[in-house]
Amino acid sequence: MAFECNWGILATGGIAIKFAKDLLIDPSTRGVSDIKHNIAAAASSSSANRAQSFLKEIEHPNPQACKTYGSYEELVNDPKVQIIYVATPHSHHYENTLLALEAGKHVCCEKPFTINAAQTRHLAKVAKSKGLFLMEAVWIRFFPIVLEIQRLIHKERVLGKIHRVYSDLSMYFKPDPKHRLYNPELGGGALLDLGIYPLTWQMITLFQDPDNQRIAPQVTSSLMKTPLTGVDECTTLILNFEQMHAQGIATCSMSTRTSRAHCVCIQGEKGDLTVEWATYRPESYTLHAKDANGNFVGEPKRVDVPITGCGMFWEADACARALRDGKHEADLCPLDESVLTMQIMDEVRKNGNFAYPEKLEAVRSDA
Ligand SMILES: NC(=O)C1=CN([C@@H]2O[C@H](COP(=O)(O)OP(=O)(O)OC[C@H]3O[C@@H](n4cnc5c(N)ncnc54)[C@H](OP(=O)(O)O)[C@@H]3O)[C@@H](O)[C@H]2O)C=CC1
Ligand SMILES: O=C1OC[C@@H](O)[C@H](O)[C@H]1O
Repeated sequence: MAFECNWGILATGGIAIKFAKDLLIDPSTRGVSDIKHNIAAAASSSSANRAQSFLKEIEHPNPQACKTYGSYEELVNDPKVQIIYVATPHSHHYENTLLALEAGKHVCCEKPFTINAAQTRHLAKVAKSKGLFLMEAVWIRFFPIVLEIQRLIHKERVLGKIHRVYSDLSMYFKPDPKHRLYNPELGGGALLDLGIYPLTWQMITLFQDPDNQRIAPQVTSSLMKTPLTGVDECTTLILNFEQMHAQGIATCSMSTRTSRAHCVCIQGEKGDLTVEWATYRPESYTLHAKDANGNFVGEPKRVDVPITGCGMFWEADACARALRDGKHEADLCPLDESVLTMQIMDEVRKNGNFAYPEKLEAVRSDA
């Protein structure tokens, strides 16, 4: 019998709608039969009416059976809800996740997990002490195409030794001090919102390369702030993985766009593997072999892996399976990698002299 996972959706904005719609897609359409998803409740901090409209927007098939709340506190105390999906702005992830964990709920929280690594460490500690599942919703880690690329480079070694990985997520956001990307009070800035994707590509290619032995990279970085609100607008990281003698370049910007030709390029001794746009939702990659002199040989081979739906259901499936199996972390998105990712972003912000308002950076006194 399929395991049914009862979700509570915390917040009703853009990504909550996409995630909830994906939960409602019949898992058999992606070849999954061991688990099912149910949206048991949804909450909006604005009003219960907003939560009701959310159910209409996502076309919930059985809205009468789904509770709607006008506060997050009510949601986390709903006995039917097993796991909370946190979909608020970055500034609120830490408090919202703590609220859910303290109410005894498992949590899948949108990226970036928190504002800084100390907050992520605290969440991991609370989840562990309560025996609860906790995961940062880094959805790309669960894409079949990403798992295929990892198998090719780490197991089959089609590129041989990897020398360098370039990754970029840049999107144009019209300057607007109220938009969550420009607003420091909401944890805005390119690095936390966009940069986490190219950084994740570095983690899943170079950090996880067997030759690296899970050793953290040396970080050099440059961060440029927008004069509008002072959050970072354009940020670049150079990551030296000394153990395997490879370099990563991860870059992000909210004032220009990534080239559509490729957003990730993994360069090895036997070839290059490029991933075409989008960095956060890849649907194709291209392999081009090299000879012993480093020259390209033959024709590049493109592989398309189209996605139906948004593609957030794979991370949701992983959460459901973890709950079914009594696991407290997802194998593909472990908490120590979330902590390391946050630590690297902390270092980049420190190098660039960029801090969020004190109340956003704070860690609870009991941490
Ligand atoms: N995985 C992915 O591909 C994506 C992930 N994200 C991540 O999802 C999160 C939310 O982003 P997104 O959905 O685009 O944001 P939105 O602004 O569209 O939605 C955020 C929601 O959070 C709630 N909220 C609570 N407090 C506040 C506040 N003070 N200001 C604004 N909203 C508040 C609101 O819901 P309510 O009123 O119902 O409480 C609001 O609708 C971010 O962490 C972002 O990084 C975003 C886009 C894509
Ligand atoms: O996660 C995200 O994916 C792509 C962007 O649209 C968005 O700003 C970001 O939050």
